[in-house]
Amino acid sequence: MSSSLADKSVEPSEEEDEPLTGDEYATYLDELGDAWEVVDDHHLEATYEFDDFADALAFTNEVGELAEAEWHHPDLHLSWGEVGVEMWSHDIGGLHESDFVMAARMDRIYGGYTGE
Ligand SMILES: C[C@H](O)[C@H](O)[C@H]1CNC2=NC(N)=NC(=O)C2=N1
Repeated sequence: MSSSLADKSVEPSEEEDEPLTGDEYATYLDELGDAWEVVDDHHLEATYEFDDFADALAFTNEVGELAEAEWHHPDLHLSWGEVGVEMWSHDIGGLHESDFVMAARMDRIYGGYTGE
């Protein structure tokens, strides 16, 4: 998990952008933590584990603040001890570099809960 992807700016997709293909997103995916997978060549999916609900909620709130700041939003599913994340670019119906940057930023936030 390199820090370089998380240091990139979140440049939103443009309507005319084509979703990334498997060959195009492979190197981005390699830079993400093991929790991430691409589903149906359409979206990134991860489940982050926590000790309790309070930490899962705090992580959810931090990711929410990131999403609002970058104006690029994941789907979040908050449960006791877990947060499920789905990330894709709705306006192009698939994956864009910005989704992988957001995922890398989420990995960096998660590191604050695991001490990594
Ligand atoms: C209306 C609003 O600007 C759009 O929905 C923005 C906001 N957040 C977004 N988030 C994501 N993941 N994809 C988008 O296309 C997107 N577009």
